[in-house]
Amino acid sequence: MGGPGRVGKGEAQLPCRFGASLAGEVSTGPGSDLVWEEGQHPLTPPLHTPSRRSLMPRTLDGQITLEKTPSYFVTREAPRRIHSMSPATKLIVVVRNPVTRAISDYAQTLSKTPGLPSFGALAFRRGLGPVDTAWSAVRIGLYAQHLDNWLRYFPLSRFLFVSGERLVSDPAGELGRVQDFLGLKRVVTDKHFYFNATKGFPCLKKAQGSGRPRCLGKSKGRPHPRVPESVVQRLRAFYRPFNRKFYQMTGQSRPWAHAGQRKIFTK
Ligand SMILES: Nc1ncnc2c1ncn2[C@@H]1O[C@H](COP(=O)(O)OS(=O)(=O)O)[C@@H](OP(=O)(O)O)[C@H]1O
Repeated sequence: MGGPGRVGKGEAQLPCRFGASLAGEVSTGPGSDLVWEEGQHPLTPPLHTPSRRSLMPRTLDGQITLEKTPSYFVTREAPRRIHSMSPATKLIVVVRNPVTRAISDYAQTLSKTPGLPSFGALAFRRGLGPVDTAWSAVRIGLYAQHLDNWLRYFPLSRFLFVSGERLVSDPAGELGRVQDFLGLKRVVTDKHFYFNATKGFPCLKKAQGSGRPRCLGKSKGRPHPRVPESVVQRLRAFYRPFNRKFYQMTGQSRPWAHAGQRKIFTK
């Protein structure tokens, strides 16, 4: 991408279920449709295109190209391919507490697959045994392992780690970091958001082009199923060493909130 002028953006279901999300000229990761789908930065029109460069429209001088694909962050060959396309790609990864992420992931699958076994039955082998790291909802939250793979190709300075939790509690603060990282003027600020208590999320006061408020869609902020506290605790203990390694690798000083469970629905 060559300088801060052109950037692509990817997700971390990411990393959003966000596990995580990435950004670069063409990029990666679990992470975030947050930024530009909701508050389109004047300099960053979102491009919902496949991640192949040939399919992307030309980026004009002064524009930034964003591409987001949550699964890139956890796809083994993604860093090599993206690096060979553009080593200057900037990568934005949205991470949240991996336990909450796993429950969010499960909630999404459950919404499409009624009758799914319980979260605990899937998270632990035979429902009781060791944590099942083959289950993608668990595996994606092993951020340190995925990041290791990326650091073989990109230096840490090419990454911005955005907090999924703070995107809810302080969207302007996180977006301020994103704008700085991309070399953009801080145009999106506090005054663009209000907190919608019913939704439990910040919304834009005015969506670009319409002048009307805009909140995230129905699939965001879905109620999470009730997961027994013992299951949450076991999973939290499982992730602890991986989280610690991730904090060390990224120099992150503020661990994510231990919001093992957010919204709960009961039958
Ligand atoms: N802008 C913004 N800010 C904060 N949090 C956000 C945002 N966009 C998505 N989310 C949360 O990310 C979780 C996954 O969202 P999605 O359903 O869009 O995931 S996916 O990309 O379709 O896989 C899901 O988490 P839960 O609601 O906790 O399940 C979304 O609410």
